[in-house]
Amino acid sequence: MSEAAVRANIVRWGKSLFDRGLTAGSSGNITARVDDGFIATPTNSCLGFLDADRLSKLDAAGNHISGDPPTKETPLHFAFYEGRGCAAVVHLHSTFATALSCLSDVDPTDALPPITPYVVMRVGRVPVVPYTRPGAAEGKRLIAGIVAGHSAALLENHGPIVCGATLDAAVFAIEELEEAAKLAILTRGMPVRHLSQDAVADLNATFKLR
Ligand SMILES: O=C(O)[C@@H](O)C(=O)COP(=O)(O)O
Ligand SMILES: [Zn+2]
Repeated sequence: MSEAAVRANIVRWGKSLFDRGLTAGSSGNITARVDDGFIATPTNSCLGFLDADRLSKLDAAGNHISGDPPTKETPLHFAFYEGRGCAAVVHLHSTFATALSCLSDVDPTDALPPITPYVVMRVGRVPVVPYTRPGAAEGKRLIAGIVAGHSAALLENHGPIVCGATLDAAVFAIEELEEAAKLAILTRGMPVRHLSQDAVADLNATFKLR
């Protein structure tokens, strides 16, 4: 995909996510790989009103080379790029996934037990990464510790972050994470039937995640 097409796709998905209430105000950020580096949403920008020409450009090492100053979460995004060789990363403050990230009794190694096949197919196991101040460099080390086995995480008391082989795949995955988090919250305290380990293994074998 050309850089112009990547920029246009970030603007298109940013507007779609914002218009559907999946992140509010100037929260959330998107980055995507291009041939000679990365395109990132600018810090303090609203995902609903991005300007393709003002998106931040970073070189392959993450240095800001043009456009507005990049999201302060660049280190988190780079933990995914470096650890998984993915092509895009999306972070949102979507309501239900963020609510899940605030619950003190979820399993930090598996915050979203397999409630439907699609979340297994699109997202996989979701750990909770301990709280750090947004933009803190320490967050990169914590994400780096989980990326080998995970393409998604909940930032504790903050929100979801997901990577994908394409920007479309990363968006689909973070949307599915939000839907599964909604189901998990809506059914909390109810006698939920989770998918069996055999069913999860079958899904993982049939629909390889990235
Ligand atoms: O929660 C935060 O402050 C950031 O994680 C965020 O969502 C928006 O930060 P910027 O991308 O730097 O605007
Ligand atoms: Zn955030």
